[in-house]
Amino acid sequence: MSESYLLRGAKPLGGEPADVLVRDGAVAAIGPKVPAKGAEVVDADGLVLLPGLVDLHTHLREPGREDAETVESGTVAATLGGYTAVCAMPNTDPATDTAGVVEQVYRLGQEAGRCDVQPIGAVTVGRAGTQLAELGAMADSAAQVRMFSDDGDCVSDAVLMRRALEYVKAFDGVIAQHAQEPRLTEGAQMNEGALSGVLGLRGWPAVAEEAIIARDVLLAAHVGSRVHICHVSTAGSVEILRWAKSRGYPVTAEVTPHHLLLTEDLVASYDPIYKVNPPLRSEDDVAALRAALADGTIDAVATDHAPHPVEDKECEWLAAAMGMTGLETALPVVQQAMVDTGLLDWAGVADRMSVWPARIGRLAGHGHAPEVGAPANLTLYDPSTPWTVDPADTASRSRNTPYAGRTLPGRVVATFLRGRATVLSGKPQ
Ligand SMILES: NC(=O)N[C@@H](CC(=O)O)C(=O)O
Repeated sequence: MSESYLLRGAKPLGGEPADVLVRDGAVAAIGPKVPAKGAEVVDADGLVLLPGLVDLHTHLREPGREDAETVESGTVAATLGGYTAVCAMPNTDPATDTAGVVEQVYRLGQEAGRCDVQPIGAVTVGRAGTQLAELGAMADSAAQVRMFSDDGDCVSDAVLMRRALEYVKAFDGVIAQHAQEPRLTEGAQMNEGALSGVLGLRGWPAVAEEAIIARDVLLAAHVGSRVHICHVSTAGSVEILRWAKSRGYPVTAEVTPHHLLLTEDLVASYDPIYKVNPPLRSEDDVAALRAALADGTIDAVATDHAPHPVEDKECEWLAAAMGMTGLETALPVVQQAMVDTGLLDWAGVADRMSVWPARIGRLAGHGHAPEVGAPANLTLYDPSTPWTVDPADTASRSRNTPYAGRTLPGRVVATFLRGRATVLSGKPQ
């Protein structure tokens, strides 16, 4: 018999509290006093009901770095964060640059069965930036790849970028660009500015991101094909995106939770937990990113969950890997940065963490408002029970969270994937 749940007193977006019946994988009823009729009752009083979250940018590390994360461990972390679908980045070993490897990742996701894993294909062979990967074969594979990226590295060759955009147009694909001009960022360690000078760490200038975004929105418009900008981090990038969107260019963009909350001054500790690509920026950048997410210039929040084992993070700054975990903390960080500041309401959060990412990634079955007949991909979130982050208390194989010891304002209570509970009472099922 399939699972069935009655979410009693859940607060749907913008509406009055109601009961939501989940049965046979779909939302079966919404309204006051819906009878349970054998369904397991979940007390949802005071909880926000969101469409299951969709992450456009997750590093699951499998194949190749199973010491840092596996599809199994990463997807448990995802469900605890309220996600029902994640897009897996291709900087694995080997890279996901063939139909065979994307199908392997896709199948691992299905076997784990926790949330949908949509592999992102590499743009270039081995992510080496010299030769286009077999994009068409990945699109035609069982994984039906629609998003391609060399994330971790930029597709810096303008001709390759143009060809990739031309190629994916045929099957409604999108190139997700890690915007980082490589020559301008050789050996870069942190945001370039007064502080990098004081700390003696080589700077990662804002212009290295902005120059690539400017080039790529122009290329996308020229080719008439979709580009998506990964982890936007500067106020200047926001200005370029705003301009491109005002002209109707086919561009979308994401921002990470950490770039919405944290600033470069944390680097003064020389604690590599704050080492990330792109780097943490200034307060002005954070304010611009928040405003851009609020007004839709930036479409989505994406975690860039980048797990690394202890030996790669608990070492001196220069030797440390770049990246932070983020799946389990994304929603409360967005609450703190965007909702508690009055910049977004919960419907706005649902758009930016579920509806729009699902659209950008072409993820059928995800990003639906909870309504009768829709697939029951749902998240129940408690926005008023603060908790203190303990890095040991994570489903991820890695503990490199930048929020250790911080108090976040709320927590995911339950997650449902096609009507099946993957998290209940805050615990994996
Ligand atoms: N975002 C990060 O800081 N790290 C990413 C890749 C990258 O360097 O972008 C990772 O895979 O670890």
